[in-house]
Amino acid sequence: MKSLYSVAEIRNIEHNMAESLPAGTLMQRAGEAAASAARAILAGRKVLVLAGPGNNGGDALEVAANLAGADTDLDAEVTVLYLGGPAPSADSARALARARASKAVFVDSLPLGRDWGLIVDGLFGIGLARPIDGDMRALVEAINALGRPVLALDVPSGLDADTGAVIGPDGVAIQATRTITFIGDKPGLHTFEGRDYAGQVQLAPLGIDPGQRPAAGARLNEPALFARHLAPRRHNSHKGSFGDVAVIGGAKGMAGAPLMAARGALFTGAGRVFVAAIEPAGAVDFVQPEIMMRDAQDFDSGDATLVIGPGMGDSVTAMRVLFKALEGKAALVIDADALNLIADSPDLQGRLAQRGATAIVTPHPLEAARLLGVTSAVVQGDRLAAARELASRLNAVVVLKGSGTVIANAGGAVVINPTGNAGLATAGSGDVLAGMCGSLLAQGWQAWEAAIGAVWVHGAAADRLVAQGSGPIGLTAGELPLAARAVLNALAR
Ligand SMILES: NC(=O)C1=CN([C@@H]2O[C@H](COP(=O)(O)OP(=O)(O)OC[C@H]3O[C@@H](n4cnc5c(N)ncnc54)[C@H](O)[C@@H]3O)[C@@H](O)[C@H]2O)[C@@H](O)CC1
Ligand SMILES: [K+]
Repeated sequence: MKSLYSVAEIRNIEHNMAESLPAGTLMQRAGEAAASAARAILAGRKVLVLAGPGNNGGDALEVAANLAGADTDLDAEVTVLYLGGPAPSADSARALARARASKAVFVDSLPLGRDWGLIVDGLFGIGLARPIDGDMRALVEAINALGRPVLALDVPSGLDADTGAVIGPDGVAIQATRTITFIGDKPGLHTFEGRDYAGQVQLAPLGIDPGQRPAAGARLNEPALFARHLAPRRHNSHKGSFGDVAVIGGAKGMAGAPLMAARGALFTGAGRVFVAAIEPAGAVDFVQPEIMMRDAQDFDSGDATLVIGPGMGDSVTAMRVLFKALEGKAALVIDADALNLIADSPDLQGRLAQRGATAIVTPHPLEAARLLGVTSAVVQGDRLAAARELASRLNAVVVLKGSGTVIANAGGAVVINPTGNAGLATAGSGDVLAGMCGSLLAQGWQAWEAAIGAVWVHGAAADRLVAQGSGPIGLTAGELPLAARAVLNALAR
């Protein structure tokens, strides 16, 4: 299980471990682990180590001592820019003495030149309490402008390890190539701006085995979390074995959105797929004639799983079919315009919350903001908290889309999705995702697993397309269903 620990949880673990280990042990282990990570990505002889005033700086000094120690076999020139205060912690003071005794050269301003084979970022870790400003800000900007490989210790300096936001207002953060994070992995490295600032994330548990760590409040999505639904299909199957999905949406001029959702459902294995259009645009979809076209006004969806909202608009008919869907017992995916209608209606919010946790809602940050009555900046500022709050208010599984999609349920479980890429930032990709959620629900998956499974597969489909050269630039949502089919079948095998 890939646990993600909040700063408070990490502090708690540190506190408990400190009592059973000799002083300085964890910092030494952090320094050793980071030094070997540094060796692995070194792109030249010169190493610049940035060491800040706290224990993150202490880790950096340990790295310098390891890379430039008398007994090292590494032929590197290590320069340390130490920005410590007058009273370092005992651990940091010990690390400082070790680094000063090594071959590392100490400087007090950023040396000229840009030929660093590696820059080690130990300015700030999880103790950063306010935006980086003044000379430190100028230093961070200068480092980022160099464009050299950067190994961040624990967290890229300036990034909030809980939220993935750059600590602001008006803050800056180090742009890392790789982040080696200590004790436990952290949510902020995997969502919002964290993906871009952290680069590749590597965990160094520092000898603390999982049994010594309490359960974390969040985790990274992985197929093991939904694997129990991935059984191979029985030979004696028929289309009724895999459920019906009905996509309700498609106001005037928006006929494509429900079709994208329908294709997402079809290619991930739903038995039969309908589009019930608010404004019927045609009797058949000639690209995908398997999809059955209906008129939402008089459509009887029977037991079908409903995906409601893509391109649905806000007409009286839209409102009426949404009301009916919320009244019904069918499993439900609520997306796009249906979310905006619900945001405007406390009555519909109440009905959704009362129908039991069989609904999946799939807002992007602005839709989530409308539902919560805040701005999208507030949602993005703490995506985990926003998803948790929404799941609890709506009594539903919430899929908060964006870089590092966050999935939360009313019981407080939170998962961050690691698959996917910038190619998904294109019209229609959300419709495909909603259809995929509906498809897995229709095939009997529980709402939670349908949501995390669909999000994982959807992202992996985009990754597959990029690996084949079909993105991220110009990746179209229409390509996702076929790629998702390949990913899902590979998982099922
Ligand atoms: N405590 C432990 O047992 C361990 C801690 N470790 C390291 O220690 C880090 C946490 O250390 P700290 O709690 O000392 O915190 P940090 O080193 O992250 O930073 C705190 C220091 O920065 C100063 N500061 C905060 N915001 C500032 C700002 N905007 N401008 C200028 N100065 C600012 C504080 O006054 C304090 O001196 C972790 O991220 C990790 O790298 C590791 O060595 C593993 C073990
Ligand atoms: K750092």
